Parts: sequence; structure tokens; C-alpha cells
Amino acid sequence: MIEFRGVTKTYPNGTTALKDVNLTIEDGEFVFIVGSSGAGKSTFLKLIIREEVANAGKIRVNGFDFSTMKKRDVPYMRRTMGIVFQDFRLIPKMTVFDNVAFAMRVTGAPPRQIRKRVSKVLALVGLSHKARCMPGELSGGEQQRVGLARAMVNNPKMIVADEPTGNIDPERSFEMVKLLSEINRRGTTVLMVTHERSLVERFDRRVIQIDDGSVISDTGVKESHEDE
Ligand SMILES: Nc1ncnc2c1ncn2[C@@H]1O[C@H](COP(=O)(O)OP(=O)(O)OP(=O)(O)O)[C@@H](O)[C@H]1O
Repeated sequence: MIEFRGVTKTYPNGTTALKDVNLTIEDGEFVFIVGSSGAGKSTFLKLIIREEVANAGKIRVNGFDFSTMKKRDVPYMRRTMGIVFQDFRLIPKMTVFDNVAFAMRVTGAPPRQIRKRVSKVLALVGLSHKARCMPGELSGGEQQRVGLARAMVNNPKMIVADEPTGNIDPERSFEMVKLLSEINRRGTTVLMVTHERSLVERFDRRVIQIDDGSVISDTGVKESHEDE
């Protein structure tokens, strides 16, 4: 569960990216975050994953209260979530398989379990045949799916996905949402930032719209699993 109460984020250069944001996202929800470029969407995600720290307000994520959480607890908090970054952040010198396996190795999982689980998530994102490729040999959409496989591999409570800006192929985004819907159906909370209104309109999900640092609309808590 995510709770924001009166959250404000001002960057060191004086830009206020979020102003007094209040919202709750329950476990198991699927939420789209929309808004124009520079509205504050990535900042919202960065506060959730604690890549940035709020200047004011209270944030609680998956049982962790950020105002009292110790620095050493941050890695435990992060293990409750899988993150798909806007710029993918794959390791260029590792194969697709190893990029995904790496996220499991750092948790100390046994090699046999790693092989099994990595194969499973690569199959789920449709990339079994690319397991031995290097990230540079993949298309943008394929790299994004490796990022999703890596985010899922430790079976997190929640997946947070920041869609790449710029030239996104609408079909690629659609495929990504279908995959995330499938993951959500299995019980994982999903938050996805998207720049495509048309995409959001194709799926009947909760939509939070951010404009100039404020939540200007929120379709509210909806039953998941109600579309498709
Ligand atoms: N590290 C930073 N330092 C200073 N200002 C920043 C920083 N990151 C973001 N901003 C500013 O904060 C505001 C919100 O940015 P943010 O990246 O959250 O927007 P966004 O909605 O994700 O945009 P986009 O759709 O283009 O990715 C913008 O005015 C941006 O210029």
C-alpha cells in the first residue's frame, strides 16, 4: 500500500515538482499515472522508491514509514518492489539472462532456483530466445521487457514502471500494459507512468493525472480484474 499525505518535493535548484500530494493506493490495484512532460510523474515514482526524499509530508510504502525508516532499511523496503526504469538501466556487458539473474543473485538465492526463475520470467515477457543476447543487440521494446523481467524476478509485492519518453511505439506500450495486467491479475500492485492517453483509454483502470505538481484528477479506487 502507498500513502502520501501532504507530500511536497522541491529540488535543490528551487523547482517544486510536487505540491501537497495526498493519495492512497491499495494493495492489488493497477494505476496509471498520466500528465504532460515535466508534470511531476517521475518525481512521484522516485519518492515511492526513495530515490528522492520529500521536503514535507508523510509517505508510507508497503508497511515502511519513510519518516522513521532508517537508511539501512531502504534495501529491505526496495525488495518489496520491482522497478522498471525509464532508461532501462541494463548492464551492457551482461547477457539478458545475467541482467535478470543478477537481481536474484544479490539476494543470495541458490543457483538452481535462479536458473529456474529467470527462465520462467524471460518466458513470461517473451524473451526466452534472447537470453544469451547482450542488451545492445535488442530493440528498445525488448530492452524494456528485460527491465520488466528483472523487476519481477524476486516476486515483489508491487511493480513500478516509468515508461520511456520520446518515440514510444504505441503497440509496444500496449504489449507492456498487457503484460503488467497479467502480473496484476496474479496479485501484484502495478503503477505505470505513461505518456499516452489513448493507451489509458483502452484499459479500464484507475488513472491519476498530475499537472504542474498537483493531482488534478483521480478516477479513484477500482476493482482490479474488471477489464479485458
Ligand atoms: N533532479 C532534478 N533537479 C531539478 N529539477 C528537476 C529534477 N528532476 C526533475 N526536475 C524538475 O521537476 C519537474 C517535474 O519533473 P518530472 O521528471 O517529475 O516530470 P515528468 O512528469 O516525469 O516528466 P516527463 O514526462 O518529461 O518524464 C520538472 O519541472 C523538472 O524539470
